[in-house]
Amino acid sequence: MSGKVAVVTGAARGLGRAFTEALLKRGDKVCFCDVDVQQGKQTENELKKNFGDDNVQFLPCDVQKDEEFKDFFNRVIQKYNTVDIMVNNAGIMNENQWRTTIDINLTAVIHGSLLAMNHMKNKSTGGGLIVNVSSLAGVMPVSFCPAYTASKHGVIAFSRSWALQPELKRNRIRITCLCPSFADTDIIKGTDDRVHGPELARMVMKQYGLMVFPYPNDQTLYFEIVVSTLNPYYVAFDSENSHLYWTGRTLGKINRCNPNGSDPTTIVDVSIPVALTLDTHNSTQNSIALHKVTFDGKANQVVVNLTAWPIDIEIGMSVIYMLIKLKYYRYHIMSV
Ligand SMILES: NC(=O)C1=CN([C@@H]2O[C@H](COP(=O)(O)OP(=O)(O)OC[C@H]3O[C@@H](n4cnc5c(N)ncnc54)[C@H](O)[C@@H]3O)[C@@H](O)[C@H]2O)C=CC1
Ligand SMILES: CC/C=C\C[C@H](O)C(=O)/C=C/C=C/C=C\C=C\[C@@H](O)C/C=C\CCC(=O)O
Repeated sequence: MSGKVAVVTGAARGLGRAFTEALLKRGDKVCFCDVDVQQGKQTENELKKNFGDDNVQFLPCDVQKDEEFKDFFNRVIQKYNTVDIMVNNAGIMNENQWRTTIDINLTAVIHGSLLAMNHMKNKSTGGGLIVNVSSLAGVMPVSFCPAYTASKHGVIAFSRSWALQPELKRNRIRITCLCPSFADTDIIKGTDDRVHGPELARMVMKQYGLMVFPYPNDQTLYFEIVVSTLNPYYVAFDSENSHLYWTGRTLGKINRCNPNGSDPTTIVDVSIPVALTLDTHNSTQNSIALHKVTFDGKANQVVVNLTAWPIDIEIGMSVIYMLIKLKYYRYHIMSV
């Protein structure tokens, strides 16, 4: 699955940089952009040292500017001939500049997705993956940043709506959203005049917890899961079956029941909803049986045993969706 060509927007720092590193570690080539040229060049130098000059490139681009964004995307194709993975990550949070917030967080994500789709459906090898970075603010109201929240809801609505299009399935293009909650990046620094109610923002942040770099088990892990399931021969969309994947701080484990009766093997940690991935991947294979769900009263001791065999991580993750459906996650929120 590695050896793909990826584009990441807003990757001079923060989550975009972490996603870029996750892709480079997989063996992909990454071309990233940012409006902050100085930081972009510095990040490029650091990444080139670790991953090789030919594998990573920075190009300045303000995704808010249509022509610039288009030129950037075309330059990547000129250099690498193709784009297999498009990560629309660039974002800001500023309620005072609500129009700019919508422009960058939603309009540019729509633009980036369309640029990618247009290219992916026409390329000879066909197919690709679009990862749009939304937020937990994309699935729930957040009183201290309404415009930001609207932009992130829009990203999910746009992505899910496209996912329903048979055209995407036909062209083997998959579209997905990542929905983190709070990660320790510049976007949340100085949460003051950019939000309505900094006190509440700080309180909510404390309640939900802050993911800190290098995200060994959080964002990048999920990013890797999303990307590693990119399979040009197995792509389907059905929003009815859309998955909601939650990740973040570890809450418990999903265990695989071994057919020989030996102790279950842990395949993935179940986590509290510090972050969420909404995935439009087909779930027709995910008719697993929930064998047992036990709670011992501690937030980190949920055990979910699966009877299906063999199962892969995708199928395992659908259990988390069930937990959400069953509203167990409320329990988790209340217990932290
Ligand atoms: N850190 C967090 O708690 C969360 C972040 N997110 C989302 O993750 C994405 C990345 O954010 P972070 O890494 O946390 O923030 P960050 O502030 O560390 O990084 C954002 C990057 O985007 C760049 N950028 C901003 N406007 C741009 C534009 N017009 N064109 C090109 N680049 C631009 C910035 O220069 C910066 O390098 C955003 O979409 C954000 O909304 C979602 C949920 C939680
Ligand atoms: C202050 C920084 C804001 C957002 C930046 C970050 O990029 C992001 O996207 C994080 C979003 C996280 C949201 C997480 C949870 C939000 C929960 C709210 O619905 C809770 C709101 C009010 C609490 C009052 C209450 O109902 O208890």
